[in-house]
Amino acid sequence: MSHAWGYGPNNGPETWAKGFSVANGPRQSPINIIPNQAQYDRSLKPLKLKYDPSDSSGILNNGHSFQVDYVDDENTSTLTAGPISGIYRLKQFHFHWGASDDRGCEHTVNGVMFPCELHLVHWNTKYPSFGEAASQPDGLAVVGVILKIGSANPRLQKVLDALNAIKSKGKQNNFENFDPKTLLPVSLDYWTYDGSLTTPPLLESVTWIVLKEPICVSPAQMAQFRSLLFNADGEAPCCMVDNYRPPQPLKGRVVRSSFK
Ligand SMILES: CCc1cc2c(cc1OS(N)(=O)=O)CC[C@@H]1[C@@H]2CC[C@]2(C)[C@@H](O)CC[C@@H]12
Ligand SMILES: [Zn+2]
Repeated sequence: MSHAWGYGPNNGPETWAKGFSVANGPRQSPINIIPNQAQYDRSLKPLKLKYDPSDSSGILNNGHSFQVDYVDDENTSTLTAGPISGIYRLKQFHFHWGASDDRGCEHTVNGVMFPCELHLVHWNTKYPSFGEAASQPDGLAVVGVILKIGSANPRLQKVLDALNAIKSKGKQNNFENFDPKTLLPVSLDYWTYDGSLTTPPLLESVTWIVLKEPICVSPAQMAQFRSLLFNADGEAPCCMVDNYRPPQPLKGRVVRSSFK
């Protein structure tokens, strides 16, 4: 029985190719974004994000990160326009972060690492379900938002204060009436490229939309992320930190920008 995948020395990103050969595929994520090498594409539309806060349902420690889940039975919380065609429904959002403020994001910019990255996950409604969409090349669209160290971000606080009740793997709680739009920066300018899940099974089904403008997070707020545990109750405690995959080879892909 192979180790379950994780972020430790024996089951981390450098080992994932053993169980998931797509780890060395042609459109893996994340990547290092080099703004000067991105190609401005005037045909890219502004992102259209329409979220209904009443769709938020719960918050869960899934053993790799924590996620806030959204009811996705109807087109009430959607992503349209931008680099995609059709209607993509919001499924969940989650984060990746480091053990210290000098690392933890997944997409880097000019090789610079940031402490945290937010992923807002949407699936293409041309497919019957999220799980089905996740196996299709145009199945998912993830909006990535980089978090940089600065003053405390009040918009994060409701999420962070909910973490106390889901410290260990498998714990979940209600999390209602949260508008993820409040987590976005002022500008929705973005870079976009074809990529993959950044965790196993690393499926190459994601249109990545990484916002150019970061949002702020304070060192004290970063400590709240780091209060979570990878393990379930009763198992040896292991702090949930460094749950990020490092940048992967571009393999000829072009990163496009929605802005000059
Ligand atoms: C894009 C967000 C996302 C979706 C999924 C994972 C991880 C994800 O985060 S990330 N960082 O955006 O890539 C790992 C588990 C995956 C899931 C997509 C759907 C599945 C593939 C299920 O069918 C079975 C395992 C699931
Ligand atoms: Zn993610």
